[in-house]
Amino acid sequence: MTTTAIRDIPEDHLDQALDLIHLVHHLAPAAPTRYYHRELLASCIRVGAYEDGRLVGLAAAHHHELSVPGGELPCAALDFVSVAPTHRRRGLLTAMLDALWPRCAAAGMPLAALWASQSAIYGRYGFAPATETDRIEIDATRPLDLRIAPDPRPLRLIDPAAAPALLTPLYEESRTRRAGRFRRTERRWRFETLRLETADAGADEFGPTRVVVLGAPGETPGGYAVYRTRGGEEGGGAPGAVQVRELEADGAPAAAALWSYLASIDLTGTVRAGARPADDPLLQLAADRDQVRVTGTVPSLWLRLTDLPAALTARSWAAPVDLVLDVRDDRLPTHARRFRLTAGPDGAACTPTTAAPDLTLDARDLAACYLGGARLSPLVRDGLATAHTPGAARRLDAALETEWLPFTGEDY
Ligand SMILES: CC(=O)SCCNC(=O)CCNC(=O)[C@H](O)C(C)(C)COP(=O)(O)OP(=O)(O)OC[C@H]1O[C@@H](n2cnc3c(N)ncnc32)[C@H](O)[C@@H]1OP(=O)(O)O
Repeated sequence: MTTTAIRDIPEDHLDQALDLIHLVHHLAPAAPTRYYHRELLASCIRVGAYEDGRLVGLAAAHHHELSVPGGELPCAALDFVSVAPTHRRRGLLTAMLDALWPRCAAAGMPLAALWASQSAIYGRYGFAPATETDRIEIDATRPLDLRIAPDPRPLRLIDPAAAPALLTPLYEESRTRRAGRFRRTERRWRFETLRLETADAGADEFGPTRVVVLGAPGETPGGYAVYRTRGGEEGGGAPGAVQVRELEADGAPAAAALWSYLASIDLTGTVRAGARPADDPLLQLAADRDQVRVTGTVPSLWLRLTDLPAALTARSWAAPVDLVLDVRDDRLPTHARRFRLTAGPDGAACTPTTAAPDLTLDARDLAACYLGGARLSPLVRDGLATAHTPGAARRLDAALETEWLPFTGEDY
């Protein structure tokens, strides 16, 4: 009889783990990408499902720092989740995640996050989308019509290899403004943001990564954009396009300068950005909303509170609130209980209690609201949460609110 055991994956099984990941995710990466995956996996917490000593499933978690309202928190970023096609739907994922949470807690990570391959999977494990991104398209066949004057500082294209050192301060600044963003190492800049090693060029019709910076050499940059371009069809066919991966600015005029630049690149007629914050200032700045259109909104980062009191007391609170929360959590028994949350601009306490609840809610819904990107009141209205005390959800919403919506870009 075959038996399946859930246990840590040792270093000398990394190649076996990579083979499983690439099989399950239909990948056959070139050597640099495989090496990069190996390096990432080596630094992860790794839980494997073994059948007769052979790896048939795995779940891994990176140790990342996620910006949360008022600061940042260690976060287990799930990745590489894979179950062999021969072993699916036997409960291996469930067993591996159950084994992962104590390991994440021991490593001091009160949050877990992931990009979901399929939205149907992760709600049952206490995850919910905590950030959303908009896809934006600009009609660049005419000059971009904005309601403010662009920042007049000069724009310059830089060597992408120089971008991490030059642009990290600006990116870090954006993390203090918006929750939901991960701290980036130089390696992540190179592989994920700039894709220097993984060579996008050739994989599609877009050219190599370009980086444009606002501000003269020696000045602190006022903003930057990471993008690629595709030329138009010959003989007057479809015009070319600009694909924006990331754009950060120190204010609206700087953003206006960068968007105007992108929309004015010759031989292109469209600017597309695949992941923008839902409250991107560009949407306010556009004088003509037919020229700047949101073409889609998708859930971005899925979040789970793996240590609920630690997570709630670590974020900042916009307004005073004192409520007893009756939390439903099918997977973490320590969370399936009542907590008294006393929070406000001066700090927060969250302790177990037996007092009567003001609000009954699912752990996943608390996760959805944690970064300030969603509200609980609609859930009460729609019967997914229960307010035992009138106005409890509205008070919690007011306390959770943030000035900027949370946002997660295209990478971890
Ligand atoms: C963070 C990331 O890495 S995202 C990448 C996730 N990985 C992939 O998509 C790779 C391809 N898929 C797989 O490897 C596997 O099918 C997994 C990991 C998605 C699921 O693993 P399994 O071991 O089959 O899941 P398990 O048997 O534990 O199922 C748990 C529950 O989720 C449900 N479920 C699992 N996968 C799916 C799915 N794709 N769609 C809908 N429901 C799903 C199961 O029906 C089951 O429901 P139940 O609890 O009501 O019975």
